[in-house]
Amino acid sequence: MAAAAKAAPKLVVRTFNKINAAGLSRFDPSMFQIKEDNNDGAHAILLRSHKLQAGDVPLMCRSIARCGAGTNNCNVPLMTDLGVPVFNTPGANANAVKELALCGLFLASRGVMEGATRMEELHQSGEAHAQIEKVKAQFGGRELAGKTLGVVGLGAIGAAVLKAALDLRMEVVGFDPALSVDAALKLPGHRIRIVDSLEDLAKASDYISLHAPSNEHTNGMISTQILSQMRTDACILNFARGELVDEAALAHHFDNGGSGRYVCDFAVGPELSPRSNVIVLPHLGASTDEAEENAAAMAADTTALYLQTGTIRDSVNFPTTTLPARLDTVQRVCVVNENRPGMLGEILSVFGNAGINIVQQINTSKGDVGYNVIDIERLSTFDDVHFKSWDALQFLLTSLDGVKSTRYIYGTPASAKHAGYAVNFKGQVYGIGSVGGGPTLPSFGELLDEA
Ligand SMILES: NC(=O)c1ccc[n+]([C@@H]2O[C@H](COP(=O)([O-])OP(=O)(O)OC[C@H]3O[C@@H](n4cnc5c(N)ncnc54)[C@H](O)[C@@H]3O)[C@@H](O)[C@H]2O)c1
Ligand SMILES: O=C(O)[C@H](O)COP(=O)(O)O
Repeated sequence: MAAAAKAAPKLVVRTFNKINAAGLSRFDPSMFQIKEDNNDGAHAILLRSHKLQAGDVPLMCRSIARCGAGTNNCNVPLMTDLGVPVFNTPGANANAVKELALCGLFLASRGVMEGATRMEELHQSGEAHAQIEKVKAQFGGRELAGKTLGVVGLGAIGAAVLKAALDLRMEVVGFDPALSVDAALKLPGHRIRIVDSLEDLAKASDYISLHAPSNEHTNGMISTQILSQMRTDACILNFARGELVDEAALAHHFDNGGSGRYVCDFAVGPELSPRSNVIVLPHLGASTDEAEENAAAMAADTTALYLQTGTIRDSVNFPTTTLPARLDTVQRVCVVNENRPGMLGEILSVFGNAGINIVQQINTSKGDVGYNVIDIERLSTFDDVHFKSWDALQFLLTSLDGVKSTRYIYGTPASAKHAGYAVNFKGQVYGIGSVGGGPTLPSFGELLDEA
């Protein structure tokens, strides 16, 4: 009887959080294996809001994709140091968040929550019909038309929110000190006013809607100083991140005459809850079927493309890199290195010294990261003997001072020789080997603990 064919090893994608199944189905099952419950051998991670620890990231992991916009739940600087790109899915959930931010505007301007709660009580006590016309006076509100919305952060979500606000006949002011040219071109510039400071936005607004990322520049941006510039009855909508608001300052503002509402999508601290003018939702912004599928599909496509070809798009820490298709006759070597003078020469000399011909070479960079993709001529007999020499070559490359990680892409995807992985961790080279082979490797967390 003929021996059963050995199954080809696959690229392993570890998921955290429940990732939309239709999105995950973009991974070709003949090449990728999805693991929901353990990190073993993961070459890539897909996650939503899970707070990623170094221990979650196996040494073989070469890609982290956030199915969503905010990457503040991943330690991006650490991943950059380790030579691992972090991807996100720009705009994939923008419509979902826009719709909930609009809902936030209505919740802030009308007594929807309080009125509904009161009606529930009256139904329980059997007084609903008798009391309804009497109680409504307690829950009146104001209209949005003619009021001013201040939008902080004019990216995918901010732009969608401000366009919807214009349709509600609101005035719009915007603030975004880091606005990209692409994003600026998508704004209806003649219908909105862009201001140069958050103070100016605060002074002008009846509602402030936050759509900036959470980082060291934005955390606490709604501060005592900004609150002091706001109109007494101005409302704040926060569908970005809880960290953007200094909660103690906001509580102080409410305790000292601030009569607006705070509608937010994140748990708040004891200073703000419970308060009748604070409405908290359980991080629902991106939780629609459509957004979950969009984000998962985009993350899956970006991850598969990077693992299979080295192409980089939508990375928050690595340079966008468009690559020509790899010819069957070449082996692709991807090197992540410090972005400094001399590195490219040192990398190329490893090939020159080994007598290997370079077919093409592409170099891109972003901040401290240099990314070199080098297509080299394959030997005509590419067998196990040669593979050992490729391992040695990868060892030399990865050992270079300033090289963070290296990866080979060659052969047929999902064949035993699809990719070699190596990482230079604090001067030590780990993880040489092909997909699916080799011993179980530690996680970056374990290495960090040892260091
Ligand atoms: N509630 C949710 O479920 C949910 C869903 C998606 C996104 N978000 C949050 O919303 C944020 C924005 O998402 P997006 O898709 O619009 O991202 P985006 O990258 O398209 O837009 C963010 C915008 O903020 C701007 N910005 C940066 N620093 C700023 C500052 N100091 N002041 C004002 N603007 C600043 C950037 O220039 C950019 O234009 C995400 O980072 C995420 O934290 C929340
Ligand atoms: O940054 C994001 O995209 C949102 O906060 C969505 O997070 P979630 O995917 O965990 O809902």
